[in-house]
Amino acid sequence: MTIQDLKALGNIIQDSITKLEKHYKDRKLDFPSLDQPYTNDAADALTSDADVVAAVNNITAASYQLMSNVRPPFLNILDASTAYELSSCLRVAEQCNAAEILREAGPEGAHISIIAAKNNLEPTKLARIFRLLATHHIFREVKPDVFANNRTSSYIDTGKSTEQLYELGVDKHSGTAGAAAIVDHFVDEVQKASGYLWETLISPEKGHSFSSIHAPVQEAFNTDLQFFTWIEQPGNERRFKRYPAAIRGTSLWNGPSAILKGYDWGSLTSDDLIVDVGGGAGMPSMYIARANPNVKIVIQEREQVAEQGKMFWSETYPDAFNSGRVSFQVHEFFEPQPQKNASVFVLRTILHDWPDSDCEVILRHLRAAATPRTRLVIGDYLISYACPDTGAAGSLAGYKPIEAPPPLLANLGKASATAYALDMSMFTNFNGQERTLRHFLDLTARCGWQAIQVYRCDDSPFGFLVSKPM
Ligand SMILES: C[S@@+](CC[C@H](N)C(=O)[O-])C[C@H]1O[C@@H](n2cnc3c(N)ncnc32)[C@H](O)[C@@H]1O
Repeated sequence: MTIQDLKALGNIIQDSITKLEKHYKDRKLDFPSLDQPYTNDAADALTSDADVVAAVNNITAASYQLMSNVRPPFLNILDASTAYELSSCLRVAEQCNAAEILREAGPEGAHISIIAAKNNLEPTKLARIFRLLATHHIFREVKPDVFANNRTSSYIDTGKSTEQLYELGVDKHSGTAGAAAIVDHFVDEVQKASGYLWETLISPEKGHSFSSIHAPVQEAFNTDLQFFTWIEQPGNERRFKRYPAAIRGTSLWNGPSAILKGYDWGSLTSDDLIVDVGGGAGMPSMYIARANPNVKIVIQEREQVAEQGKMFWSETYPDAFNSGRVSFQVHEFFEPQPQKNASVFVLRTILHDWPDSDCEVILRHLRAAATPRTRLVIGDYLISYACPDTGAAGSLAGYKPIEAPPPLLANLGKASATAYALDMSMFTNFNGQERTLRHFLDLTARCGWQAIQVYRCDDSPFGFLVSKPM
């Protein structure tokens, strides 16, 4: 890397900021400020516009690459080796309901002793935790020991009053979009399990195994149960209660309505049936149901999750649920598929939870229940190599490679990093994985599905693969 390369990265940043400026100026808006709480207003809505996403991705990739190039290697490696401190501190903030306390405190913020008192914690320890977060632009330290929300910290505000939150037995995440819940899921059981990655890799029994009970989570929690069974066990009540909300939170990672671009849902009529297999509490289905008020949807889930889902729908979209247009069906996807007349089977963030051999069972059951008209929509991250790769998808309709101007990494580096973190989380929890498009094409073809279209969401690594029966 020479000064010329540093300048090239700087130019990418400068050009992208100029594009953002024009985009926002044309609409008489300013880019959302990091210092202000998140508001979901017109300026924020514009951040999911494809041109804005592309500019933001370039800025993110170039600034991280620039930073990695100019800093001494020891500081780069030390930051990486202590990254868990950020997760642990974020866990404290989420558990303390800090985003809600600071919303009520307003822009002037609150002294750390107020957050400490509400949670019965030691204030000087807490101040250091919040200072680390503020140093990473999560919360602001507006005066010594006085903290306020910023755009990032307020994103995990559930919108509930602190009075509600400190009521006994209250479910913090009920009725929410799940941002705080997914943070809590990652910084709790996933982070703990991730600490056992190496021990699992070198285990004579587990290291070379692709069984779903040979993941770091079993090593960390000393259990032989698969994650979805383990989380339902006594002792995990809090985790299990929070899990459906955490899964709702996955709809936020590339714009909540991304699912709407994953298939031509508008082509479906009231005669059509969508079967959302392993649909969780049904957040993606809710976006489809709202955008297509005639289509019928069956959400299939494990019994306890289906019960949680029914509660979520009756609170959030009672019209669709009470009329029976949207319903839940208890179904294990490792059993034969009972719906024989589906127009579309949806598998969103399902296959990444499972090793290939288990995915094959799921896909074969769906293939056996498919009619010639049935389409399969798989929604998952589509992993790219960190170097150029010309053979990714052949001539598959809709395929567009990531555009990364040199000298950026071919996968846009930091701008795509969530996908690789999720890949590791799937490894950690399930011995599952995020897959490349080529991997998906091979996997689906082995199970009798022919891929016909891929949609990659607005330059995000998340995508939807549509297949028909072979
Ligand atoms: C990552 S979540 C995805 C939920 C939903 N598709 C979405 O995108 O929001 C995986 C879901 O698979 C469900 N699941 C796990 N094992 C299952 C099984 N054997 N049969 C049916 N559903 C299962 C879990 O309960 C969980 O809700």
